[in-house]
Amino acid sequence: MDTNGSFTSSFLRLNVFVQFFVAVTVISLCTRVFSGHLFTVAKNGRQHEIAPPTLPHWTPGLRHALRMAYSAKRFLAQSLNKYGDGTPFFIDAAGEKLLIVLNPEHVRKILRSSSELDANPFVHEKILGQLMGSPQSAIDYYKSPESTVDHDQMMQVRQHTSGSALSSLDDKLFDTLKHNITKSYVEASGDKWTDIPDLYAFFEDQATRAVAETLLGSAIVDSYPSFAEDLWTFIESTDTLLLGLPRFMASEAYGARDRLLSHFKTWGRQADELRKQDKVNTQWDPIAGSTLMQEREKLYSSLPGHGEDGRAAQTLGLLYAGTSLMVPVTFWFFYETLRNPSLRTRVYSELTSHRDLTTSKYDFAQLSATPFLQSLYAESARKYSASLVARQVISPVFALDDRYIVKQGTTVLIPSKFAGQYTAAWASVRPALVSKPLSEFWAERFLVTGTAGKERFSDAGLAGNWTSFGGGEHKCPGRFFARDIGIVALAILFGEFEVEMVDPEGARKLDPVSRREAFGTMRPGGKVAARIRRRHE
Ligand code: HEM
Repeated sequence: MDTNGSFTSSFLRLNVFVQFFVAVTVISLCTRVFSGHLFTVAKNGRQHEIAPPTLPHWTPGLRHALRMAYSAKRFLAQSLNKYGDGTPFFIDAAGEKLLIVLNPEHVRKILRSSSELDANPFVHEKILGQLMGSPQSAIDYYKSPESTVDHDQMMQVRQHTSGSALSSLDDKLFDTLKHNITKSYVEASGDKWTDIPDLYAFFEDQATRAVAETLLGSAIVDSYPSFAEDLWTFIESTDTLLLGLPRFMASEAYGARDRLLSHFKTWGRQADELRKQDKVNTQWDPIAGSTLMQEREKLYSSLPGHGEDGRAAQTLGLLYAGTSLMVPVTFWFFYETLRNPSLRTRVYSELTSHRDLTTSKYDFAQLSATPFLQSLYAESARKYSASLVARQVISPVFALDDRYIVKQGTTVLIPSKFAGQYTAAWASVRPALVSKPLSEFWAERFLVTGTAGKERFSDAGLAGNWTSFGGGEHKCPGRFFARDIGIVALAILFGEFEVEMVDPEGARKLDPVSRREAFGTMRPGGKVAARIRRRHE
């Protein structure tokens, strides 16, 4: 037996591994030290008109790509927890650089400078193309100089979700939600309680269906039982789809999207047929849906490069916009009230004082103008909407301030949840805003004392701090409908039904850890058990 020979070859093999390990360690350490040095120089140096610093990294070439691929939400939250002192910084996924901005002075300037920074390039390529699966011909049209559709569709959403159109949507949503909950949870049990094993799942399903039915009509929701489930599989796969992974690596996400798009195409065809026959109820139609969706279909069907694929991707886009943040924010708006007896009493009293005893109808226009409910809603959005507001620099160069400039083509992201917890900046707007820490839920945060000692809602001075609905020309056009969806949900779950938690104290342990993820759905970390019954009073 040649023991010497095998020992030598094992040693050499080991040695190669050791050499490789040492080389990788040295290269990583040097990369970290060098990139850390560049970061410090750009952050603390005295130069002007320079690019913001790029976060230090360990891996040459790939830079932050591996950590982003593993969990972009967590990586961004860790970066903000460590470096989020207001200095803008780049993260760099193998050359694809994203600028993260938290300082309210910068945020305000970015949101107001629509001729220098635009949301549309990101929306066209990433959101419509990559996420919604829009055909290239439609995207080419959006990008063409003759297209005004980005602006037109914003105006259309705004027009159909405000004023009298909003009141019709509110009433339809109220009837739909009440009918659906009665049918699924209350009808069979008479006056007795019905168990809800998972309150968030109950709410997600009911709110998604009711909003979809209000917007798109009842026929599509009735004929597609896994609709809400598919929509949420798709929403929760946002980062996977935005990374552009091939189908075999994200088959569940692509499968859910394919089914949704296919149903929206059938829906479009059926509604077209009704329109041809002049049989559509233009106020709200079980097949063609709300006036908003009817008008939207007309707008998109007349555009070049569209066809039914482009229209279906737009329908998916609107439904995504109307549910992905609305469901978690509305859930917490309701849930924070449910678990706090004094809030519950106050909400119930607001609801009953705006309810007509003869018709049993709520006045949602008056309820949504109530300072207390406005503040309660704004606080829910501040704490529980975790989105990234995106812009792309379209001018040759954009100055964030007299120190940092960014080049054309740079993608800028504003993390709304972290901006909503940046204490120093909130305190400088109005010290009373941080009388209770921003990490806590405080329903009265947005209330101020107005003339004659009257309570008033105020978000004055907070354009760069409270970015739950974005800002500037692209500010969420559906925000009034979003707020009213919340108030309708309160009217249903407190006014028409009674909901009780089984173990309120135990459920507190399931609250999400606020600064662990920078974006994505904020839901309880486990099942919150509850029960429901019809209210008798
Ligand atoms: C709590 C609920 C909601 C939140 C937190 C929210 C938040 C946002 C944010 C942050 C943006 C990007 C704004 C910007 O870039 O400045 C946005 C855009 C948009 N939202 Fe909402 N939204 C909500 C509900 C809704 C609803 C219910 C609808 C309509 C049914 C809607 C329709 C839209 C549309 C169409 C856009 C794209 C605007 C554009 O073309 O740039 N949203 N929303």
